[in-house]
Amino acid sequence: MNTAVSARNISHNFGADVALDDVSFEMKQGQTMALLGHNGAGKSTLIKILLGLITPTGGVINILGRNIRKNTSRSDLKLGYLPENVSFYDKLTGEEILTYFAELKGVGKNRVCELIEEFGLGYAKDRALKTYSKGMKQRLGFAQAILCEPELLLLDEPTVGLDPVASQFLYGKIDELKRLGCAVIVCTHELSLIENNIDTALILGKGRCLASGNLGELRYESRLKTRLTSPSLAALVNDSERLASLYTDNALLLDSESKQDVVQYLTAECGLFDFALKEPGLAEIYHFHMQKYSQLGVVS
Ligand SMILES: Nc1ncnc2c1ncn2[C@@H]1O[C@H](COP(=O)(O)OP(=O)(O)OP(=O)(O)O)[C@@H](O)[C@H]1O
Repeated sequence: MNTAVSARNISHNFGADVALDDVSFEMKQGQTMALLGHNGAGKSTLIKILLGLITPTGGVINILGRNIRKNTSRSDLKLGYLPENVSFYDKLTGEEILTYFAELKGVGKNRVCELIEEFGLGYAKDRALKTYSKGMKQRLGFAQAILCEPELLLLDEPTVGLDPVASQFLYGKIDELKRLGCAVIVCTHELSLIENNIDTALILGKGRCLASGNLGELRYESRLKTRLTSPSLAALVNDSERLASLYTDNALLLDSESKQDVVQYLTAECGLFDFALKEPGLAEIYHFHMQKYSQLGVVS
């Protein structure tokens, strides 16, 4: 797969305030990257830089093979963007809004009709936006973002206000776009929801990159442990010093080096097959980094 976005040493200051400090990442076409961080970490600033709304103070960006410099036109790039707070002119109807954006982007009316139906808004297409619920506005905003069948899609909190079924539908649409080669950057605080829908994550803390990579890399780098639990574990632990040394909180805590050995010991030596392994999730990894850096005084 080709590189969709390459960002090297991106920095940005607002006056004396540092919003981004030497952030680098790369993503391929067809990949989804979660952009994570506390409030004020620099996520929206990074998205605005990618959209060309802000020129970074320093660094080099390449999007879909184009080196993006100050004043580079992005009009030939197929970018889709869903802002955090979808806000359109609320006296227009849903259909009028999508038609307006379709005309701006040179997209035909049939695509508007197709998306309205696909997003379950057909019944409300002639109603003014001010009568839409938050979730309906969010669906309309997402339809607007993918009107042009984007090659790079930037989504700021896409599932806020959506019910679980609508969130699943949205990630289903993202999967369809990915299969067509679209690269997707999702900025979110809903970590458990996004965990199964991403290829990589970039975690920012006060403008700096705290960690990046796929889930396996993030797990390895954090050194967080896998939890092994079983109803029969307590009895086994009583008879084994080795297991006792790993036992905390009704579980064996295993690092990546010892995991395989311990599992083999349990199955081969102890005849234990009734156990569950729980790898550290994205939320745990995120909190680990936030805690680590708050201790160092980087994140307040
Ligand atoms: N237009 C601006 N002028 C001055 N400072 C700004 C501006 N926009 C953002 N900042 C500052 O830059 C830093 C990063 O802000 P940004 O909005 O990128 O964070 P964020 O990670 O998107 O936060 P949130 O999760 O709260 O939306 C913050 O310290 C913020 O106060």
